[in-house]
Amino acid sequence: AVAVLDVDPFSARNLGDPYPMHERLRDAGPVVYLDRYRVWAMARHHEVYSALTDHETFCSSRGAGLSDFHAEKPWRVPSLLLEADPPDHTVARQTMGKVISASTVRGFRDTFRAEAEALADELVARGHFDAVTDLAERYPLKVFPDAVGLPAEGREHLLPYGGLAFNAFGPRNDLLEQALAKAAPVQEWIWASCQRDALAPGGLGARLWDAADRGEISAEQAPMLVRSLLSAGVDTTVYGIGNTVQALAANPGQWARLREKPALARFAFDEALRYESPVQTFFRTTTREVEVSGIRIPEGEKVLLFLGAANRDPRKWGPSADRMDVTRKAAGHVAFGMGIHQCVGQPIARLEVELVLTALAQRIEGLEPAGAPIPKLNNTLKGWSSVPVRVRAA
Ligand code: HEM
Ligand SMILES: CC(C)Cc1ccc(C(=O)O)cc1
Repeated sequence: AVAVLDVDPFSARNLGDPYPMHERLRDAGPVVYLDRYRVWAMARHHEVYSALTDHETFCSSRGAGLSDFHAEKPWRVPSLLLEADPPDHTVARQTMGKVISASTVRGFRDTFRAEAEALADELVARGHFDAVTDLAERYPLKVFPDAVGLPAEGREHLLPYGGLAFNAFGPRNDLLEQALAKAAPVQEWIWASCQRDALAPGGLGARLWDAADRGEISAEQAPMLVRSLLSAGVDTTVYGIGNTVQALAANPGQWARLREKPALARFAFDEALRYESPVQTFFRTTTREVEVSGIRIPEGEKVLLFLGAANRDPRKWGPSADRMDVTRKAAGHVAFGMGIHQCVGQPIARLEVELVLTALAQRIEGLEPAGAPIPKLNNTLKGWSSVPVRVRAA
């Protein structure tokens, strides 16, 4: 019989420190039932991985959040990628994959690196800074909107929009209500910024409109794909950079390893994503009755996937699962998802973090906390609103 738990994964306590809850969920069984939200849940790596790679049984078109699009009106027009299944998803994904191609991303390397080095110079000169407000929230907001080709004015709407989009995957708690209360002007700027006349030629946004000119996608689909970039491309990397620097500062010896071998930067990012996954959870909906590890889930049920718990599952990572180790082979983590919806923005996220970590590692001998970090609460994202650090120049 399935274990029934009364935990609330979206409470302030569990959003701020989910790890005790994760262990309880993993140990209660391969699949559990959360009767507070009447959803099924998977927190072990094996089951999460299997569900992510079985998009026919665990679909996305009924929403990647708690809300079942068959029962409730979505808060916004559903995404052509995240909230779509094949065949609709297939062409949109091919188009986005070609726009965020390895060669396109290579083209960003020099400008992205110049920004990272200028920011690192400024912060190291200060000797102490806040890794979130001075670094994680500044760097992505400088390089990514430029790469998309967004207008200079109004970029302050990007973080609130991302916060809203990620809160919207959860229940209508205070976090979501507060975000929705301020949503109108934010949604207006976002939609206006997705239109062809707002986007600089050659940017990622204009390239999506070019795909419409080539007949690859329709003129209605182009702005929707730009909206996907604006929804997923900012908050995720802000939390990713903040979590990575916080983990490197708080775990003795990790920064030293990176200093010894800056080429570890990309591995350090993967390990940080495993250790403190920016995207902690999202949902799938069953398209049929299915049996998972001996537990029967009926058709039409929401299934909550705990990526953060799977990424710390000792059944997969061994007894050191709760320890940050930049020399670990973190391949196989599910911080970017897995399967047909696996993050299409990975190359950009990886480029941003590699360049920031490399720029810092070249300039900083010692990195340590300069006070307690302050959690930033969001229904889907885990990260910090402040990470004070002290640095010793190399
Ligand atoms: C550290 C940074 C990032 C993390 C942790 C992350 C995480 C994820 C995850 C877990 C998914 C899978 C969602 C699902 O299976 O339902 C995903 C999908 C996606 N991501 Fe990322 N992401 C990051 C950065 C980015 C960036 C920079 C972009 C845009 C340039 C982006 C665009 C997308 C899009 C459009 C999808 C939907 C793909 C699809 O459904 O086919 N992400 N991301
Ligand atoms: C981790 C994912 C839930 C991030 C994400 C958000 C939004 C979109 C979109 O297509 O709007 C895509 C991906």
